[in-house]
Amino acid sequence: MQLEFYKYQGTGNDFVMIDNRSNFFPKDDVKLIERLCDRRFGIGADGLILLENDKDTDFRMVYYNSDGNQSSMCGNGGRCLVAFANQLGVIKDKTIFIATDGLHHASVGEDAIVSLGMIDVDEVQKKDSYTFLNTGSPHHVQIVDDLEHYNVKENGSAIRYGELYGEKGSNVNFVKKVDNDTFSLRTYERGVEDETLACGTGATAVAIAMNAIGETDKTSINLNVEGGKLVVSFDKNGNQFTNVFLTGPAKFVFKGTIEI
Ligand SMILES: N[C@@H](CCC[C@H](N)C(=O)O)C(=O)O
Repeated sequence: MQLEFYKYQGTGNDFVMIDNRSNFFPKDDVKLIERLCDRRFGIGADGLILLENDKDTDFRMVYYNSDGNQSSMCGNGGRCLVAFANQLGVIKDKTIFIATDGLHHASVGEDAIVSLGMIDVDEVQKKDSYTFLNTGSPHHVQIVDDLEHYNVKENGSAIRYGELYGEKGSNVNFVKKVDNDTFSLRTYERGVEDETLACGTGATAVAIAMNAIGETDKTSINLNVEGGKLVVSFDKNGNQFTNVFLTGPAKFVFKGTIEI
C-alpha cells in the first residue's frame, strides 16, 4: 500500500504528518511508525502526527515519538499540525483542536509563524540544581556551564533513565542565560532518545522555570534553540502560569508517498 505523507519542521524539530480523517492508518503498529521516522530506512523525523476528525473541535492531534510509541503533548508538533491543517484547508488562520493534554487554541500568521496555546502550569518543583514541571510533557530544566560544548546526549540520557523519574522518564533541558529576556537551551527528548534541534514543550518549560526561580522577571521570553528561535509568553499569578503561548516558525518541507 502507498502511504501519502507530508513532512514539516518547526525550528528543526521534524515530523511526518498524515491526514487520517478517513481513519485508515494502523495506529497500533509501533514498528511501522518507528520505520517511517527512521532517517535511514524511512522518511526520517523526530515524530509522527495524525490529523483526525473530532466532533467538538476542528481536528484531533495524535502524536507518536520516533520510537513508534504514542506520547504526551508535542509543542512544535502541535504548531506544525496547525500549519498542516491550514494547508489541507481544514482550518483558516485560527483554530481550536484537541490533543492528549486537552484543548489548544492556535493561530497562523505571516511567514509560517504559528502561535500555540499551551496548558496552564500550576506546579513547578524547584530543587537546588534543577527544576521540574509539566507543560503537556514532563521536563527537567537545569542551568549548565558551557552549554555549547555540553554532552547533551550522555548527560540527558543519564537523567532521563536515572532514579529521579523512574520508568516514565522525562525530557531533559540544559540551559544558559543570555540576558534578562533570552535563554539558550538544548534538549534531550524522551522517545527520540537523543538531542533534537528544538522542543516546544521544553522551550515552554524553560521559560516558565526561569521565571519561577527568579532568573528573569519577564513574561515574554526568547528562546534560542539549536534549530532557530522561539518565543514563550504567559501570565503569572503567584505559582500559576496561564495564557501560555509558544510562537515560532512551522514549515512545510515536502510531501511524498512511501510503500508500507
Ligand atoms: N518535541 C516535542 C516533545 C515531544 C514529546 C516528548 N518527546 C515526550 O515524549 O515527552 C515538543 O516540541 O514539545
